[in-house]
This record gives sequence, C-alpha cells and structure tokens, in this order.
Amino acid sequence: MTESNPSISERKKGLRQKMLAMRRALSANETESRSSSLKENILSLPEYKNAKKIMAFLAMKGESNLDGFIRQALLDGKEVYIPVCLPERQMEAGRLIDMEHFEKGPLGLRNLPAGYEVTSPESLDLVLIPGLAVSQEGIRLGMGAGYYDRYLARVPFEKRVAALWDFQVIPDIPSEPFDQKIAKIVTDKSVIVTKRG
Ligand SMILES: Nc1nc2c(c(=O)[nH]1)N(C=O)[C@@H](CNc1ccc(C(=O)N[C@@H](CCC(=O)O)C(=O)O)cc1)CN2
Ligand SMILES: Nc1ncnc2c1ncn2[C@@H]1O[C@H](COP(=O)(O)OP(=O)(O)OP(=O)(O)O)[C@@H](O)[C@H]1O
Repeated sequence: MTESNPSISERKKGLRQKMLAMRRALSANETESRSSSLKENILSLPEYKNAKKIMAFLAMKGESNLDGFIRQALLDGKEVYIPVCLPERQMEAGRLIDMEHFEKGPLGLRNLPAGYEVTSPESLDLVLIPGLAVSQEGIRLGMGAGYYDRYLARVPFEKRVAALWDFQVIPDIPSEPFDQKIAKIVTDKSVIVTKRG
C-alpha cells in the first residue's frame, strides 16, 4: 500500500519528523501545566460523563500526558483500558487497574503486567487517541506503524476522540485510504468537532 503511493507516505514521513521535533521541545513544566488543562477538557466532555468503558493511553516522552486524567477516571469508577501491542501490528484494549504496576515497553512506553482483562473495540464508550498531529478534517498522523488505523476500523466513528497538544492540530495532513477518521479533538486549549470528510 505504501509503495503504491510513495509521495503521500514521503510527505507523512517529513511531517512526522517536524512534529516529533516540536514535541521534543516541550519542557517538563510546560508538559505538566498543559496536561492539567487537557485533563479538565476531557473531564468536561459529555462523552466522558456518559462513558463506562474508556480507552486511554500511557504517554511516551513529550506526548499528551493523560496520567492525571486516568487517575481521576479510576476515582470516578470508570473502567479504563490502554493499548497493548500484539504481533502483526494488531492492538487490544487491556484493563488498567492502578497506576503503580507497569513493565517497560519499547519507545519508553509503560506496558501492563501480564494477566490483564481484555475488552473488545466495539464495546468501548470512548477511545482517546494519541497522535503526532490531527487536522480539523479528522485526519490523524500517528507514529507510522498503523496500530490505530487497524484498531479504529472496529471502533464506531463517534467514539474516536484524539487527545493531544493544541499545536498538534494542523491543516493539510496527507491522507491515505486506510487512514481512520477522528470525530472529535480535545487539546489543552480547546474541543473541536471535526468536519466529516
Ligand atoms: N502512548 C502511546 N501508546 C501507544 C501508541 C502511541 O502512539 N502512544 N501507539 C500508536 O501506534 C501504539 C504503540 N506504537 C508503537 C509504534 C512503533 C513501535 C516501534 O517502532 N517499536 C520498535 C522499537 C523502537 C525503539 O525501541 O526504539 C520495535 O518494536 O522494533 C512500537 C510501538 C500503542 N500504544
Ligand atoms: N487496516 C489496515 N490493514 C493493513 N495495513 C494497514 C491498515 N492500516 C494501515 N496499514 C498500514 O500501516 C502502515 C502505517 O500507516 P500510517 O502511516 O497511517 O500509520 P499511523 O496511523 O501514522 O500510525 P499509528 O496508528 O501506529 O500511530 C501503512 O504502511 C499502511 O499500509
């Protein structure tokens, strides 16, 4: 698929480098204050209030950090799941019980310890999605492994909410047929309903 359209995948690659550099430039203080605003914005979503089962993610360095949000969601009695990477770029939702026990994964990711409970993508009420960038049209640029494109194909459109920093909402993200669209974007500065293209 990538080979059939090299120009788009090359443009995505260039954009990824640029967005990774912006993410790396964030200071620890800035990450902390932005995370706190992002948490409040997610907590204010009707999708959050109505959700029983939420898929979030455990941030890698520089990524929109949901740790504070996840702690609050657990206190609110929500079921919280995070992505677990499987072979062949597949992913599943593993239940997160507490924020204390993790194993070390690739790219500085925290993985769930073995024995976690799994739920289906169709059963989730809200899926908070990481990314390097997203456009108002709902096109998302990820790390380039295609994990979320494969996973989101099984998640109803309205449940797909990107959670990232405000400077990651940018125009004109190149899109390929397999790219899964995002319904809503929540950042540390705003909540955006995307234009369904
Ligand atoms: N916080 C967070 N969790 C997430 C994602 C994400 O973007 N953010 N993912 C979004 O997709 C998935 C993980 N994505 C990954 C993408 C690439 C590689 C990867 O290239 N791994 C290399 C090792 C790289 C290294 O350690 O330097 C490998 O396994 O060979 C791993 C995970 C699921 N969890
Ligand atoms: N549903 C799918 N089935 C098979 N291959 C897919 C599917 N979706 C994406 N891919 C493949 O995955 C690769 C990466 O896709 P893309 O560049 O969109 O990743 P990404 O969305 O940026 O990354 P991620 O989802 O891991 O954060 C592409 O080469 C594409 O061919």
